[in-house]
Amino acid sequence: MIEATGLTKHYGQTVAIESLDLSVPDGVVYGFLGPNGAGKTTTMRILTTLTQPTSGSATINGTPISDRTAVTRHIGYLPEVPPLYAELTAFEQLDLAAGLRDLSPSQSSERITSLLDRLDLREDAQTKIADFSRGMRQKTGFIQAILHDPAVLFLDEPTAGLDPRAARTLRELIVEHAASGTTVFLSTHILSVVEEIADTVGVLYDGRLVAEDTPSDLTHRAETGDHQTLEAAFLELTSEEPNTEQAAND
Ligand SMILES: Nc1ncnc2c1ncn2[C@@H]1O[C@H](COP(=O)(O)OP(=O)(O)OP(=O)(O)O)[C@@H](O)[C@H]1O
Repeated sequence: MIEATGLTKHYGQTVAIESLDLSVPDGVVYGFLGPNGAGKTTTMRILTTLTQPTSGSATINGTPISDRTAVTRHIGYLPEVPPLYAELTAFEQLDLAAGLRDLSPSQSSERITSLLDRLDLREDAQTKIADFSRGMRQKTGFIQAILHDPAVLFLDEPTAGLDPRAARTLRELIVEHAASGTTVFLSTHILSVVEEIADTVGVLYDGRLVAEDTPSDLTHRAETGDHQTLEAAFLELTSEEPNTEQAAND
């Protein structure tokens, strides 16, 4: 569903990502980890057609990312800052998004109401986004990303700012969508979320993919410390010390 070959992005002298290969099948939740500045957002911006790669290529559901209009039909994207109009109410915002996605008015109204309900926002449907808290904006941005049941869902820190109940509902919605065939590309620093819902984890370090495995197999790679944890594995894979896998890629 997501195929990338040799994706590279330079910003002047800065190498944001380097020769990135990805292959993510249907219905998989792919946890995309990496330290600050590793290149996660850059990768997602390329795959969602918002930024062009310096070199390399990728397809989403078989469509090349150079075909922006066609790719946009297949995807939903929740970036770090949800793209919302402050002057609209939550319902107006979501209705607008549904219209852009060609949902019929009856379909969209039902779906919006049910998702607002699920995320405990129904009573705030007529409140302006300007008056929303950070978490309420995040929920609205998430609903906007999944409204049209995209084939591929890109999520950048989706649980940021959410209370524990909302974060749980959001994880449940991600798992439900994956179970019905949506491929989820999930970037987060919250390792417990990845442990709970990701089928595969990719670890990006300095713009390169240094590991890709199931969360449990990755956890078992941790060599130091009293306990093998995903955190220990992550810290080892993203330390300044060379590791064998990275050295092999160099
Ligand atoms: N528009 C830009 N112009 C110049 N450099 C950029 C730009 N966007 C990203 N970069 C650089 O590319 C590198 C990767 O940044 P990116 O935002 O992709 O990292 P990230 O893994 O998403 O980080 P974080 O976890 O902090 O969100 C960084 O060195 C960053 O400074």
